[in-house]
Amino acid sequence: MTVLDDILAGVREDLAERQAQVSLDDLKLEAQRKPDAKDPMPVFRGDGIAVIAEVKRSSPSKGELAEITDPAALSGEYEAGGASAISVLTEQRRFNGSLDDLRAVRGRVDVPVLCKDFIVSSYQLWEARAAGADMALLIVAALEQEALVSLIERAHSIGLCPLVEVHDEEETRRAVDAGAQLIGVNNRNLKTLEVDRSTFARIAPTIPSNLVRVAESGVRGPHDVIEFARAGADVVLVGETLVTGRDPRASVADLVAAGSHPAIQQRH
Ligand SMILES: O=P(O)(O)OC[C@@H](O)[C@@H](O)c1c[nH]c2ccccc12
Repeated sequence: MTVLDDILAGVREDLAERQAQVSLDDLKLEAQRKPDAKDPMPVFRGDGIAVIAEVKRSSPSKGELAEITDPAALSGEYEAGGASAISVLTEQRRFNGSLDDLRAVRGRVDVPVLCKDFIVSSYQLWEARAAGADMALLIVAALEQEALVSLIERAHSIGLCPLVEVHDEEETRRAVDAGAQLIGVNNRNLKTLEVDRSTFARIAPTIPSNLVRVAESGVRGPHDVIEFARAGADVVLVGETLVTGRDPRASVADLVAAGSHPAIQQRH
């Protein structure tokens, strides 16, 4: 059993409990009362490398990274530093997150908010929208092709922008076939948790150039942003470096500054 399988088993158990408590109809009503979702794509396609800053307390590979008693305050710092979107890890067992964290962040920032979880059911997409998310992560390695196609369609119909995560060439083909517009290449293999920063550069050329490419995981600082930009990234997604650093606002600002350097060739 891989780490991913183990995480997914826990996610399914927790999901079944929530489904027993709140009906899909109630969730839909709650989602429909929310203001419309914000579309991150124009900013992602714009000048410079956009930064998605992540609220991440723990990870299966490193255990606790940061206490983060006030996720809203942290997200406010990220936004003030120039983050184009905020990612909130909502998985409970391994990442110590929650949809309450996402609601708190939504209440604080104006930029789009990504629900970062292991989504296996459209119920979770409705939960994300009901909590105020604008984007939702879909991990190709966690989904059969049919489920991937239908979750991408459902996300769009709910108003959520799906970030479709891949890790190798085959998953990338599946993501493109399924109609993904925003593809995240995770430099961390979710089956082994190993980070290999060359993953993005290997996979990026196989993503059609009209799609938006996100480099995920392992960004240590401005130098890595420049490297990923050179390899074709439009967006970087950063967690650990920001939550473990001393000044999240300044750290984001440094990454944003690196990503808007004129030496970086813009693709769009
Ligand atoms: O903390 P890092 O190395 O900066 O990585 C952030 C993000 O890419 C990572 O949290 C992540 C990417 N894809 C995921 C899927 C599930 C959980 C977590 C992730």
